[in-house]
Amino acid sequence: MNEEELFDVTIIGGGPAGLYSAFYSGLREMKTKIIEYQPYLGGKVHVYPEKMIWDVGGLLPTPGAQLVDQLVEQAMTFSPETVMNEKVESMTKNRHGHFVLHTTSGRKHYSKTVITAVGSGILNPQKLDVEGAETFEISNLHYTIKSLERFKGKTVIISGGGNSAVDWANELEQVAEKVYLTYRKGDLKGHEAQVSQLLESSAECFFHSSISRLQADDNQEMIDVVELTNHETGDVVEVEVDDVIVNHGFERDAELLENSRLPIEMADEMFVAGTVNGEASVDGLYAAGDILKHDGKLNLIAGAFQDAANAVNKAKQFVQPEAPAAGLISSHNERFKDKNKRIVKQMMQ
Ligand SMILES: Cc1cc2nc3c(=O)[nH]c(=O)nc-3n(C[C@H](O)[C@H](O)[C@H](O)COP(=O)(O)OP(=O)(O)OC[C@H]3O[C@@H](n4cnc5c(N)ncnc54)[C@H](O)[C@@H]3O)c2cc1C
Repeated sequence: MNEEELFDVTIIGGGPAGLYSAFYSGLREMKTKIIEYQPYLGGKVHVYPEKMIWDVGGLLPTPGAQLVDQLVEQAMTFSPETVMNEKVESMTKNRHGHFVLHTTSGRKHYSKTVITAVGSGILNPQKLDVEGAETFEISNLHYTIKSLERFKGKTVIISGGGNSAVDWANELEQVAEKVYLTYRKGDLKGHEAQVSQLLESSAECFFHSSISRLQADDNQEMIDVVELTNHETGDVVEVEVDDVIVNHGFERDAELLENSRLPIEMADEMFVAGTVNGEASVDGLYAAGDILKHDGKLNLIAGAFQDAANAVNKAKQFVQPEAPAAGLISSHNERFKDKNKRIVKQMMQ
């Protein structure tokens, strides 16, 4: 691949907004690249893979993980160039007026337009600050719940007391053999109804307590016993477990927009202040999804899709001013002619 290759549009971020932008820019026949920091696409929907999503038009209740699969498949319809494990650190423009995206690997990406779809930035779970914890990440120390099934009949301890921790504890209580929860404070921070549900359930809570030590099994592969220390009394208890789930929130890295030497106007210091069409304050720069703020903003996946189509349409006209303002509806669009033939053929078989 030619490193100096110039793209019509480069999308930063592979969450719902970035993925739908990639699909739509393909529909608009733009040479497209998508860059994602994580080794997987899907954005923060990965935080809730088992949760049902009800509010995407035309989609019956669908688990987050399945929505990600479908978004990714749709995004790949027109085979955009996809770059994974790449963090865009800053953006500049070169003497040709093209964007240059600088990444942590040292690689540069060149593009006529950019759609920033970075959501809340790069999210990494706050790790458990206990000696040796990282060695168990490949066995039974988890920072997210990919499948409830995995914990069926197991004894599980959850560390954390926020919304998600309480929510997970309630869900696991239905499938696991036993659920413990440990929280460094005295009051759980979840929604009232969820907290009541948990406190009235069979789950056992240790308040003012944190995990102070992890004891491995004989093979040194899995956590066998978790030691909890009560910060008020100094008491130590040991709990035998099959799995440990840590939900201490996320570290958020949103340096990209701060680092970029371009006059990007921000709203509330965190969002790109854009128009309803996703235009930012720099020519050729657009935004879509959670990072964008405008008067008609809908902070839903459905809203991210609308932002994406608007941003792509504007980017298209930036690259090709004589192009129509919007793409042709898919049911009549020639771009799908051959693909439709194949699909109809399959349906007839
Ligand atoms: C627990 C929870 C439940 C939710 N439930 C629903 C629901 O039921 N219905 C609904 O409509 N919405 C729901 N949402 C909101 C929905 O997930 C978001 O609105 C949506 O994910 C926003 O998509 P996005 O693409 O804008 O951002 P994100 O999903 O945050 O994706 C941004 C992507 O950009 C990448 N990135 C960031 N910075 C860089 C960089 N510098 N370089 C390279 N890559 C970068 C990130 O790694 C990430 O993959 C929920 C959110 C949460 C947290």
